[in-house]
Amino acid sequence: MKKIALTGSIAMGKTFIANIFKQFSVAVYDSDLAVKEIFEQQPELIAKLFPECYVDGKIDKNILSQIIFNDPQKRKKLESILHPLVAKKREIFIRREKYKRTKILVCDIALLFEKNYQRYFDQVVVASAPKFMQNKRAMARKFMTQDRLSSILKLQMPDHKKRIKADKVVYTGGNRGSVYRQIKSLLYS
Ligand SMILES: CC(C)(COP(=O)(O)OP(=O)(O)OC[C@H]1O[C@@H](n2cnc3c(N)ncnc32)[C@H](O)[C@@H]1O)[C@@H](O)C(=O)NCCC(=O)NCCS
Ligand SMILES: Nc1ncnc2c1ncn2[C@@H]1O[C@H](COP(=O)(O)OP(=O)(O)OP(=O)(O)O)[C@@H](O)[C@H]1O
Repeated sequence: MKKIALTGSIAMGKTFIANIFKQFSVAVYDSDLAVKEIFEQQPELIAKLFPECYVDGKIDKNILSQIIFNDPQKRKKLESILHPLVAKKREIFIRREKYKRTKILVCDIALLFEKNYQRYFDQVVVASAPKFMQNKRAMARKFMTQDRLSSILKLQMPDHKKRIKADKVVYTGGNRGSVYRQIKSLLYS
């Protein structure tokens, strides 16, 4: 079974690429989605640590972002709880796909290089786009500000370094057709 890791900085198009992989019937694991599932299924886990984020029985991600992107100790605390749970879910996904005799799978992991997870994969694909497009796409998000974006970018390995470490770079600066063709060639050539 070939295991592909998909990574890239904020708003570089990882989810966009993952959705195209799905169109080719490739099994995809999404780490950000795993975090969201943990928030929904075990909100008390986060509420215990960050009670100010627990609003109407739910975790308010905007409040949590304000905290963790401004306080390194709190971010590390949150990561120390979430990352092992996300890794466990990923292992279960990979084991299940292996059992199903899946030939190829993709794991979308935003912090792949930052956490040194690349060694678990056969190929690393990096999503990349020009900086101005990344900025435009990130700024279109709800609650995003230039300050929050620069705090997030400071925590992530710069795009040019990720591209050097990649086995393959998929450029999302073009239209959907361009990304589709890149994925098709990655899968079939
Ligand atoms: C801060 C949270 C609540 C924001 O959730 P929200 O749905 O609004 O945004 P989303 O998850 O899409 O993240 C926005 C961007 O920030 C990046 N980001 C999130 N957490 C981190 C982090 N700890 N370090 C660096 N970048 C991060 C994401 O990769 C993405 O590019 C959420 O990202 C979170 O709980 N982060 C901590 C867990 C984590 O490290 N997740 C990243 C991969 S498992
Ligand atoms: N080639 C493209 N053509 C049109 N829109 C695109 C393209 N690539 C990405 N986008 C859009 O850019 C935005 C950011 O992309 P996406 O959400 O896939 O990034 P991401 O890397 O998963 O972000 P994050 O790091 O925050 O999880 C989305 O609205 C997506 O639809």
